[in-house]
Amino acid sequence: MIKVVCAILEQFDRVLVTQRSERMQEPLLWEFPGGKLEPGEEEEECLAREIWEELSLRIQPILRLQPVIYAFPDKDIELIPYICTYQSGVIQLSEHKAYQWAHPQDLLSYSWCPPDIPVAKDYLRTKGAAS
Ligand SMILES: Nc1nc2c([nH]c(=O)n2[C@H]2C[C@H](O)[C@@H](COP(=O)(O)OP(=O)(O)OP(=O)(O)O)O2)c(=O)[nH]1
Repeated sequence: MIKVVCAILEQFDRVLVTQRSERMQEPLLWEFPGGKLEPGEEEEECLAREIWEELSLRIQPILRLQPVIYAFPDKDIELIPYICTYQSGVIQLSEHKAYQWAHPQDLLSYSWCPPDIPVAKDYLRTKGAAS
């Protein structure tokens, strides 16, 4: 099982979503940015590293949501989401094709990597319960 940690980065009532590039696995699908946990790495540490490497942003993980296990044809992944807040930096894409700051009400209309769909739904449920 490959553990992948992803950031639901909130700023000004919007959420950052990123589009995978043609060269990546799952090309052109939308995801919450993040990446694979390295041996010995804490989840929050991995997330901060990946978001820095991929987007040049400093973020703070705040709340771990329910992980999602998904079987791709060639691999099983556990996608571990964290709601995060922005700390500093200006987005510079180093791997992705595009990004958008999505309104929560538009989240379900993206062409997501399949494991992200339950993540987006759980996030919306969590926010609904909080407001
Ligand atoms: N980062 C990320 N990956 C996701 C999400 N949903 C999803 O199915 N995936 C899949 C895509 C990839 O097959 C895998 C993560 O690989 P990755 O390529 O983004 O991670 P990485 O940068 O650490 O990998 P690598 O290029 O160093 O091998 O998980 C998501 O929301 N965020």
